[in-house]
Amino acid sequence: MSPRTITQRHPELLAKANTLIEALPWLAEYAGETVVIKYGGNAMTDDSLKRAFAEDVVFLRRVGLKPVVVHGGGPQISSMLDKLQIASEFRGGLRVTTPEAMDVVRMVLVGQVGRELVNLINQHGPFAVGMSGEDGGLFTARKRGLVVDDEEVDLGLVGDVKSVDPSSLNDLIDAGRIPVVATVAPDTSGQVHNVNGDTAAAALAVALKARRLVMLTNVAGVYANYPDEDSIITQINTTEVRELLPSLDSGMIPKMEACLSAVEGGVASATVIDGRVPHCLLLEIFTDEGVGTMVTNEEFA
Ligand SMILES: Nc1ncnc2c1ncn2[C@@H]1O[C@H](COP(=O)(O)OP(=O)(O)O)[C@@H](O)[C@H]1O
Ligand SMILES: CC(=O)N[C@@H](CCC(=O)OP(=O)(O)O)C(=O)O
Repeated sequence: MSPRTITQRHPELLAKANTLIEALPWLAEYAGETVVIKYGGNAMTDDSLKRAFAEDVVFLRRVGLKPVVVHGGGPQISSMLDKLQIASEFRGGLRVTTPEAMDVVRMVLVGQVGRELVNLINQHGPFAVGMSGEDGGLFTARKRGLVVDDEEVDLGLVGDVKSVDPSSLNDLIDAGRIPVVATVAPDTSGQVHNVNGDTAAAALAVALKARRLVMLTNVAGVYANYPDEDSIITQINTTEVRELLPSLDSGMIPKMEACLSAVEGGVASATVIDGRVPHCLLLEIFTDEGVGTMVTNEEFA
């Protein structure tokens, strides 16, 4: 049988080859580049999705990119707070964090969510090393303020990233590891703060001069008029994001603010993608269409 006949009888073989070939220019484009991936707690609902995420991250590393994972865990923190009967509320998409809640945030992010991701990635080789903003002086936090309706809201131990010292994380990358970062961080006095995952991922992407920031969440992207499905935005520039911000609510506020600060800080693009789609990370990085909403500095025609 001639080779041509084989692909005629099995067209799926050709389709597979075409998928691999579609990745070729992207493999060249991103070789050696750092990509910061924010894995939101809302995208971690299903075990098979989590395994697919781990495979995608290892795939990136195997083909020569430098992936850095920053994870959230909002729903997981809320569920533990509920079990412990500790009340918590969100303001402007951020959790008001008492000292009692802070202990739970640290325990769940570092001890539970981070551990699980490290374990899943390391089923493919000894790549992942977990760290938090406390390790190696990675993040220094400062108390975050919030103004709602002209009134100052006290968010408690919620932090912003004051500075990033990426040296310990760069050591890991240079050794071929995949850092998996939990976003709790001390202020200059050592008091640990709860830093929103999106905020921390953006600050890290800027400090690492990452080529891309990709955020996995539980929606198809950003909607101009949420939840009207027809209003999904595929590309948006920073000016348009500023105009959109006042109309957003809940977790999309810190997410879009983070995309804005990443792109304005020099990251070429920040993309929000649907973490409910298996292998969404590979589809976003290595296919022509991509998935989700991409924020860039450029004007789109
Ligand atoms: N305009 C919008 N477009 C998309 N999602 C929005 C919008 N406004 C609010 N949201 C909400 O933002 C949520 C995503 O943020 P968040 O819950 O913090 O996710 P994650 O855990 O992935 O960080 C969505 O589930 C959706 O309910
Ligand atoms: C200050 C603040 O809100 N911190 C977040 C940290 C976790 C997080 O960001 O998780 P997601 O990415 O899953 O939303 C929280 O306590 O829920």
